[in-house]
Amino acid sequence: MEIDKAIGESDDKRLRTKYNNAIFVIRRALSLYSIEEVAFSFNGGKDSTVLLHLLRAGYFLHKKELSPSNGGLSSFPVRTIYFESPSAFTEINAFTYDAAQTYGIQLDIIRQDFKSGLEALLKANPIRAIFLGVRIGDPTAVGQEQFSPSSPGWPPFMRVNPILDWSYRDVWAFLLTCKVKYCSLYDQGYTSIGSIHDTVPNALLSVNDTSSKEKFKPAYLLSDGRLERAGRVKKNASIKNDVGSDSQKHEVLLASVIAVGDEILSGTVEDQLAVSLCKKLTSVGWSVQQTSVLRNDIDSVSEEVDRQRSICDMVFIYGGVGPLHSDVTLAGVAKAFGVRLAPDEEFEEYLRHLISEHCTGDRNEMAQLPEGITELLHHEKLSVPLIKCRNVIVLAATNTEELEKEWECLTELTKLGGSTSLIELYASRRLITSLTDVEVAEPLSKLGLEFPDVYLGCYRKSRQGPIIISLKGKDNARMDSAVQALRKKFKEGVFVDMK
Ligand SMILES: Cc1cc2nc3c(=O)[nH]c(=O)nc-3n(C[C@H](O)[C@H](O)[C@H](O)COP(=O)(O)O)c2cc1C
Ligand SMILES: Nc1ncnc2c1ncn2[C@@H]1O[C@H](COP(=O)(O)OP(=O)(O)OP(=O)(O)O)[C@@H](O)[C@H]1O
Ligand SMILES: [Mg+2]
Repeated sequence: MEIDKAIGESDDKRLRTKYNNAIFVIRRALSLYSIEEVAFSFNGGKDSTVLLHLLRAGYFLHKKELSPSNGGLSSFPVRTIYFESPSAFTEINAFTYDAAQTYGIQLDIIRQDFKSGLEALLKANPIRAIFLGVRIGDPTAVGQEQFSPSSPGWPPFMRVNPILDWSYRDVWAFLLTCKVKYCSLYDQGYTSIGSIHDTVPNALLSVNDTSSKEKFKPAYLLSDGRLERAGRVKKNASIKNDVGSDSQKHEVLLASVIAVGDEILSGTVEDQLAVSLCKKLTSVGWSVQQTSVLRNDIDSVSEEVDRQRSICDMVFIYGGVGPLHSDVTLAGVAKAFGVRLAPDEEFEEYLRHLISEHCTGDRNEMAQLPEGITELLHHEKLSVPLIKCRNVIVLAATNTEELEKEWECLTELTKLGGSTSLIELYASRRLITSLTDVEVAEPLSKLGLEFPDVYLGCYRKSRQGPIIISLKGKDNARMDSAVQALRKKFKEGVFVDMK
């Protein structure tokens, strides 16, 4: 069988492993269900094209085991369904029909929405399992396993996802190694295809050309598979910055700092990062609501992260990040968001560069990140990007020097703006006065009413020492007005600006 032969002869070990695992899943499904009870959901996209050939190979191997004398594959025996839509690209339609003809596929064309179409299909046929080309990273993959029952509210069937753990690069390695045809749009810069209304060529493949018509490189040249959906214009607009939206609620952004480590709780190691992080956050106008130290325990982490992420604009967590059994921070963050850890090819690539000689082949457990909610924040000064899961930043720093560097990068990324803008640089002022607290109490509370958009803090360093008033706000002009208003309430010169 040509597919099995091509992969067997390839020296791409990773691809061979992915192939063998997918074939295993297909053969399990073919053992569990009769051929009349399975269907293949095919739409001419690259992922379903991979699955088509895997199913051809899987069925061939399954049959061969049952009756070794059996010859080649003349027609494709799995019922194949295609939900044809008027908003599909003509190239996708043409490729789907072509492939059906080439491989002897009897296509069931369904012109209803997915749910109603499947209801009708299952009523008329004894189908119990449907093969899909869903992959981790697809928005619909969240929470799915290789065998996942259909969701509540959907007709009952098993979704079988043999290529769930395949990366973008695995898909192209397979299609190119097997030299099979794929839809022509992928050679024109399309990297993931939805409808004509929401899909354009991926701008990352654009070629600078002097002629008026923009040109694109083929999809297999996209180096960062994580960006395969960058050409999905409407549906996959970049995740909204949680800080941006939440900042409407508070005048000052709220942060929480979480350290994870049994060694801190036992007193073996002194945590210096919290102090340093609090200082840094305060210096850019954030208000740290809480610092906490947790055990290396998934539930402790998930409960605390869940609590803090809903109260604060941003949660900073460190410790417990790495390959050890006690490194459960990412698993805890995933649990807090109700998602699982999933392999992340891009992150794996970074780790490979970092620890290449210690990396053990096909799977790197360290490269698992919370599925569907993780954004990697790149900076040239960092060997591994920062991990952002919605409003939780996972810092890899283990000492203040590393923290310094990560912080610098984080704030630089901020200045770049755009979707990675994390920390709004807030204005802050500090005034020192030898007035007594009784003298300043009432005017200060009045000032608070006059300037609800400016945070007013008040403290002293020692019982007898002077009072320090700290003001924080978004708008420099408003801060100046607040300071002026405060000064007007007293004799000249009683407030001195602090550095
Ligand atoms: C065969 C098949 C089975 C599906 N089963 C489910 C399901 O069990 N639960 C669900 O929420 N969506 C299910 N869907 C819908 C997909 O998850 C998803 O909404 C659809 O593929 C998204 O396509 P879109 O990007 O064009 O909106 C199914 C789709 C197909 C084709
Ligand atoms: N219109 C459809 N008809 C049949 N199956 C579909 C349809 N749309 C999606 N599917 C199923 O869902 C899977 C996932 O779709 P998805 O769009 O993520 O991948 P793809 O279309 O194969 O490739 P690409 O990501 O390049 O668009 C498909 O592989 C296919 O099994
Ligand atoms: Mg598609």
